[in-house]
Amino acid sequence: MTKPYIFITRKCSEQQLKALYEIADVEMWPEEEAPCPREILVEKAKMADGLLTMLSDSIDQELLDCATNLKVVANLAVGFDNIDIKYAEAKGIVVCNTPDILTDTTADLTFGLLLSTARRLIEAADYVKNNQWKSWGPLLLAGYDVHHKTIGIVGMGKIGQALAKRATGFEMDILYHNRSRNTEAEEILGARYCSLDELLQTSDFVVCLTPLTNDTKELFNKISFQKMKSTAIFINASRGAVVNERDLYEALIDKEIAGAGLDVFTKEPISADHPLVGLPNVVALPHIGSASIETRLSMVELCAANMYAVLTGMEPKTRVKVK
Ligand SMILES: NC(=O)C1=CN([C@@H]2O[C@H](COP(=O)(O)OP(=O)(O)OC[C@H]3O[C@@H](n4cnc5c(N)ncnc54)[C@H](O)[C@@H]3O)[C@@H](O)[C@H]2O)C=CC1
Ligand SMILES: O=C(O)C(=O)CO
Repeated sequence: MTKPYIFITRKCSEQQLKALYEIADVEMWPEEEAPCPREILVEKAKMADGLLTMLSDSIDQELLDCATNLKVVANLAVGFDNIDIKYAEAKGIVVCNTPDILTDTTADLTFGLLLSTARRLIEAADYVKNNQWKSWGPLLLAGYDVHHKTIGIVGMGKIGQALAKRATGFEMDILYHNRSRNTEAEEILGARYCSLDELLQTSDFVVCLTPLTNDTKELFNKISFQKMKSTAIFINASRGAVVNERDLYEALIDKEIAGAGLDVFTKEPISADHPLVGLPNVVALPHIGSASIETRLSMVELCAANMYAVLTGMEPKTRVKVK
C-alpha cells in the first residue's frame, strides 16, 4: 500500500512532525519567510492526502476542487478564515485548527500592544536609539494611563477572556460585547456585558478579538470610530479585515481617536509606506500574536497530531466544526 502524501506549506520544525514521517511521505516548502507560491500549492494539493497550511494560504473552492485525494487540512492557526470550511466539509475534508494552546501567548501580546500604544513605548525606544534624547521633560513622550481605565473587549472568547484576566491586574473596568454572554468572565473577572454602542462610547481601550466572519468584516468603520472617545485607543489582534483601514486612518488623522495598536492588517505583509504605518500614534506589528517559540512549536505539534489522527482513522483533537 502506498503511503499518504503530506505537503507542508512552510518550513516548520521537523522534531514536532516526527509522527507524520512514520506514516507518510512528507514534503515541506523549504522557506521560512517566503510563502509557497499559489501555483505550487495547487500542484501539490492535487496529490496530497494532507495539507499543513498557514493562515496566509487561501484554501478556497478552486484549490479544494483540484485536491481529489485530500482528507485533512491542518491550519497552523486558531483562525480559519483562509479556508472555505463549508466547501471542505461538503467534500468530506476534515479541517483542524490550533485553539487553546495559543490563548495565553496571544493575550500577552495583545496586552503588550495595548501598553506599548498607550505609553508610546516604540516611539520612546526609537527616541533613544536615534539619539534624540536631550533632557528629561515634564511631558516628554507622555502617554495615557492604562491602570484603572475601562477596557472594552469585542469578542469575549478564549483570548478575550485571557486578556480580561490580565486587565484585572491593572484594576481596569472590563466591558465586553460578544455573540453570547460569557458568564465565567462575568463571575470570575467582573466583566460586564453591554451593547457594542455602549462599549464604543465608554471604553478607553477598544480591543477586537473576534474571528473574521461575514458579520465582523469591517465591524470597525467610520461610524464606530465616531462613537469612540477622542482619547480612546483601538487595538486589533484578530484579523485586519474586521477594520476599514481607510476609516481608521481618517479617524486618527481627524483626532476622533487617540491611537491604534495593530497586529493584523487587511493585506499582509503591510508595506512600510502604507499611510497607517507612518502615523506616530500607530504601533504596527507583523502578526506576531502567537509568536513565542514554545507556542509556535506546540501549534506545529498539534497540527501534526491532528493530521496523524485523521490519516490513521481517528478523531482529531481540534477539528473545526461547521456551524
Ligand atoms: N494576532 C494573532 O496572532 C492571533 C489572532 N487570533 C484571532 O483571534 C480570534 C479569536 O480567537 P479565540 O479567542 O481563540 O476564539 P474564540 O472562538 O474562543 O473567541 C471568539 C469570540 O468572538 C465572538 N464573536 C464572534 N462573532 C462576533 C460578533 N459578530 N460580535 C461579537 N463577538 C463575536 C464569539 O462569540 C467568541 O466568543 C481568532 O479567530 C483569530 O482570528 C488568534 C490567535 C492569534
Ligand atoms: O492563530 C491565529 O489565528 C493567528 O492569527 C496566529 O496564531
